[in-house]
Amino acid sequence: MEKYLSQLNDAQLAPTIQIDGPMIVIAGAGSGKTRVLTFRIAYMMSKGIDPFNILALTFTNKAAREMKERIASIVGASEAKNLWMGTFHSVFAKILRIEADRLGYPSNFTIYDTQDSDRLIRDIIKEMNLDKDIYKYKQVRSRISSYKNSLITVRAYFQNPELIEADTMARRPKMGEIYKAYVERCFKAGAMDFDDLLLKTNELLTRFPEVLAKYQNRFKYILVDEYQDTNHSQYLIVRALSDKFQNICVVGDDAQSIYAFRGANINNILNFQKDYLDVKVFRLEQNYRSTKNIVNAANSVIDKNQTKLDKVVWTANDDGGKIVVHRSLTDADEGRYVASTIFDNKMNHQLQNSDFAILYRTNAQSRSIEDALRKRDIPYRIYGGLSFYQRKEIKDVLSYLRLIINPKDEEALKRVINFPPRGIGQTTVDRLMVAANGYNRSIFEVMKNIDKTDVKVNSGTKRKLLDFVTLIESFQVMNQTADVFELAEYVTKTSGLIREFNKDGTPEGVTRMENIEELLNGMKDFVEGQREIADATGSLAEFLEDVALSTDMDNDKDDGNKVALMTIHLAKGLEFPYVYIVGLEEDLFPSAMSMNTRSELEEERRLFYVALTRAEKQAYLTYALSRYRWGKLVDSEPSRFIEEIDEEYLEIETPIEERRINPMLSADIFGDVMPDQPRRTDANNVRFKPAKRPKFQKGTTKKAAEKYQAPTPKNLKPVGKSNAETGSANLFDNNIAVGNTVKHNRFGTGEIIKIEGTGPDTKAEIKFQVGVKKLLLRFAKLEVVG
Ligand SMILES: Nc1ncnc2c1ncn2[C@@H]1O[C@H](COP(=O)(O)OP(=O)(O)OP(=O)(O)O)[C@@H](O)[C@H]1O
Ligand SMILES: [Mg+2]
Repeated sequence: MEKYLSQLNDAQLAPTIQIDGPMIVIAGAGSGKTRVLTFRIAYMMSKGIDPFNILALTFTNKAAREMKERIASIVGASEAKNLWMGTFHSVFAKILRIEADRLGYPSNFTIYDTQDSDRLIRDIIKEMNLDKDIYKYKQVRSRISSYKNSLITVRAYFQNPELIEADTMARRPKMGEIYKAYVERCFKAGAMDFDDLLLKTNELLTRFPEVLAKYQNRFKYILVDEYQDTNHSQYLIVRALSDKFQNICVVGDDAQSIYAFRGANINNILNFQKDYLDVKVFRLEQNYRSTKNIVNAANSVIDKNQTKLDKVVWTANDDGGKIVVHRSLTDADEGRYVASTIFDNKMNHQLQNSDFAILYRTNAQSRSIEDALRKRDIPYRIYGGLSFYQRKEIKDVLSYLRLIINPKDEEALKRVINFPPRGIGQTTVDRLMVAANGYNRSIFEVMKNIDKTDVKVNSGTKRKLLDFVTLIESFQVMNQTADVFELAEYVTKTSGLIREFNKDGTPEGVTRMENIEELLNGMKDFVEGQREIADATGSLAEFLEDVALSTDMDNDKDDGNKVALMTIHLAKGLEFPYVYIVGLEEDLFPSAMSMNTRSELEEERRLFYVALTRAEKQAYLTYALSRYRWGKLVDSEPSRFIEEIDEEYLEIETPIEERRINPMLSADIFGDVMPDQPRRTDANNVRFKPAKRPKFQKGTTKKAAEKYQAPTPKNLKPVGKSNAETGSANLFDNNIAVGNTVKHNRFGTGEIIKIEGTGPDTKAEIKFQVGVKKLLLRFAKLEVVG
């Protein structure tokens, strides 16, 4: 252990060996907070503390896994196995399963993801005959979520005139009724949503003192990473559990609190010292992650926030390169700049793809970047967005599996009762739902006892309903002996899902089949992995738990050597040698929706601070003068955050004037391929190095853009549809001809043998090695290669 402790500086060592009592480590980015937590746990174990008594809460499962691996490498794997470590949701889901019956839930309760919640809310709004334009399901869901995270139950809601009035003022007087129906339906379906995992844990700990005592005694030592982003519900859980022994260690950085929109409360960190007696406060000041330029630049920005704890962050690392600021004409241009500099950097500095991350404010921004990376053949991976497990075909399979474990699961049932089609119509399903509500039973129970109910269905339909029940029950029998892989393979065949997806011969159908195959592969892996873990069996229940709580961050099996693309929110806690922060424009970042109050703007600034401090060696900040947003080309101004960085840390690289006088370049701003000119793969690469670098003009870029006469949408209009309008970056109609060789990212290289239609409907028949395909040019991602 001594060997490891010597890898910490003195400031880090102090909190690492301080085991008893409440303590907080407040420190800036990259100063080793996570490292301290990791080493501290190893140290505690080396001092004889039983890992069963240690609970460590992290922000992602991935972080937990990494921490566990690190600890295992210090103290040995068999000991580390017994630690309770994970996200709030995963740890408390486990506890809730053990204690479920106290709350009236089955221990095999389903965990509804946001898609399930949305569907249920939509159904409720429909059943209540409410106007879906006023009762927008996403807004309704986020309202319900915020009640839950503030521990406002349905009963508390109806006792709170202020809440009722607020919803009435927002033209949603029925909000309470929806909330009530939603909660009842989840309960009846034996389902908890994500917020319930915290809400019900709180309920458990307050209603049952013996349960509280049990877990207080169990978790004698509690540690929390990223404490600044805990919400009220999480805060109360930590408080309750640590109340007896008060051995609580939290680490965090108020300057990195970025989840207020999801209920995180920065006051949790600010008030920690008031919540416990004799809190020891530790500060770390030395950053080990980043160069001087990056650390100083980040400090100069976060300084602009009024609400903050005073902190010093410095580094002994090299100065490093200045932060490169790059101005592009359009978003497509920006994408190409990013791709080409990644390409250059890889060549010049012998780097891997995985040394690069591209961070953006909103998921939608990834498209233009992706297009450019594809053209350069740079492998990338997008984190976030629709996760693998939320894809349609995967959810279909999972819904069958969920029904095996919990046949009451209403959302799963509604999804597959008639998929693949088996002649059970929507009217029948509606009747079943009404009956289920009337009898206060689940739909599945109503179906099973259809003969004893007064549901009006003809004998043919009755047969089909009972067949479905038998099908699921036969799966349940198999589940008693089979592992999840064997079971799922059987289910996909027997249910007809494979046949259904196979039937459809389109590329989308092929992709769906591939995804199902991938799911099965993943299950095989899972089963093998589980075999190594004591008392795990590779069962379906274990698998579903894993899936329900996985975030996209966690599925990094095929991570390989790829450039990482993600939103800044997802990047928290991570680090990369080269970081690009793209789309640094007013109204985009800071987001237009977050500029109404100072506190919202300060949260955006913290987000920028998080982004910048992910970089180890080099950061790039890019913005475009115009960008397609909501299908329209809009002019934009550079983000105020660029201006807020002290200029001495920046290298401004914005040669737009030079670009304007170069007709080749301005013709290329849409990133389309022009077969009549040799493709200048280095076009976006051309780094104009004017004798005198154009100075970044503070606050005047709008004017600069006018002076430069930013091309109006009209004279920029391409012959065909533009990238943003078509949803893909590539060919305009006039650029492609019979005989051209083109490249498609899935089918490979092929030859155009026929073109038909015009404008957005233009289709091409292309002979690929896998056969002739007819593709709509608007969507096909083609590149002319010859
Ligand atoms: N004493 C040290 N010696 C060498 N490297 C260190 C030391 N402390 C931390 N590091 C390294 O510095 C980097 C940042 O550490 P860590 O991720 O723990 O910081 P953090 O404070 O948790 O950052 P964030 O606020 O972004 O979560 C890591 O690569 C870590 O291994
Ligand atoms: Mg950290």
